[in-house]
Amino acid sequence: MSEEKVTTDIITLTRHVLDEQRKHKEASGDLTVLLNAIQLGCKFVAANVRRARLLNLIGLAGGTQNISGDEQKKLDVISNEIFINALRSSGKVAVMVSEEDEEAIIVEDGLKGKYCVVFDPLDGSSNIDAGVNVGTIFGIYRVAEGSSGTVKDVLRPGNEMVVAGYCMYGSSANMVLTLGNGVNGYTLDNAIGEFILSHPNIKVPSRGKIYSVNEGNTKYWNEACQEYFHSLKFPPEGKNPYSARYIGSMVADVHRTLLYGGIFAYPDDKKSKNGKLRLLYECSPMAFLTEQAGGKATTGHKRVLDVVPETIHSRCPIFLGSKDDVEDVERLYKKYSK
Ligand SMILES: O=P(O)(O)OC[C@H]1O[C@](O)(COP(=O)(O)O)[C@@H](O)[C@@H]1O
Ligand SMILES: [Mg+2]
Ligand SMILES: [Mg+2]
Repeated sequence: MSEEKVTTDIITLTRHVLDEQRKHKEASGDLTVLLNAIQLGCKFVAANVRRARLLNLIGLAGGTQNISGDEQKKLDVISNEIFINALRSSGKVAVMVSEEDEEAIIVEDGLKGKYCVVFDPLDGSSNIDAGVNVGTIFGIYRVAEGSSGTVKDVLRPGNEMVVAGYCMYGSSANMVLTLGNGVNGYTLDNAIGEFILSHPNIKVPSRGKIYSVNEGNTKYWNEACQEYFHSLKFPPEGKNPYSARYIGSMVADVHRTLLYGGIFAYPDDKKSKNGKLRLLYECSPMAFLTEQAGGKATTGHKRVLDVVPETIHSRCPIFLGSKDDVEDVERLYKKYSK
């Protein structure tokens, strides 16, 4: 019988980040500590999501809404508290912006660090009762030179983010991360409680075969969207139509798009002129990841990473994924804006 070789050397997320840190002599190690706090938050939320039914964490928090008007779920509130506590106690954060808090949270002196973290603690939470994949999305900015850490430090475009990532809580917990030099994916090994490098150097294919959009909004779409999605379903003779996949959890829809290619969209429409998704903690981090994986992210008119947030909860239209697919959308927006 052949003996299976036991693995004795694994690349964990922490080891990977430390390797990166060593490449930059000036690095203080603060980002490594901050990313450890984020990892802890993700492991903690993953455990709660997995046991949600058994711990009676399913359902609404009790009539509360967040600033965007979404009914808060118990797990939205718990996940938010988990991240705020983990981030604050890291001592590396000056400002936090969460989907679940109306105002930016300014960390008190003594615990204040030089980073700002914007996050959606539980994305796709309306799916939670049905056991569908949910996730956490986050982006990190450095506090501007000379600033003591105010809300202004996060009212910046995604092209100034230094780190972006998400953790998807599904059949396993998957962390996908960029430090600005490519994208890597890590899978949580529950046996040892560590994220292990499982998807090195993720690259989104230049063209895909899948589109992902809420087609229930078709009647509100502008002409560019109408023509674009129609063209995917009714391609010219000899070409195959695209397949439709829409989970309704941005993290899960984007994860599939990064791995398989194609396009994910939440466009502007006659009902919502900026779409639904929030710029700071949904669109910008996902656009950063997509570009780092070789894909593109546009509002239709401009690069998502160049959009400056007016407020911390501003919304932004988005089309992201395979470069060639996104460029088809850009061409149609140009055609109809003439
Ligand atoms: O139900 P809709 O309108 O298609 O919206 C789905 C979108 O809303 C979101 O659920 C919003 O996220 P939250 O659950 O964090 O509010 C995205 O994850 C998803 O892409
Ligand atoms: Mg969300
Ligand atoms: Mg959310």
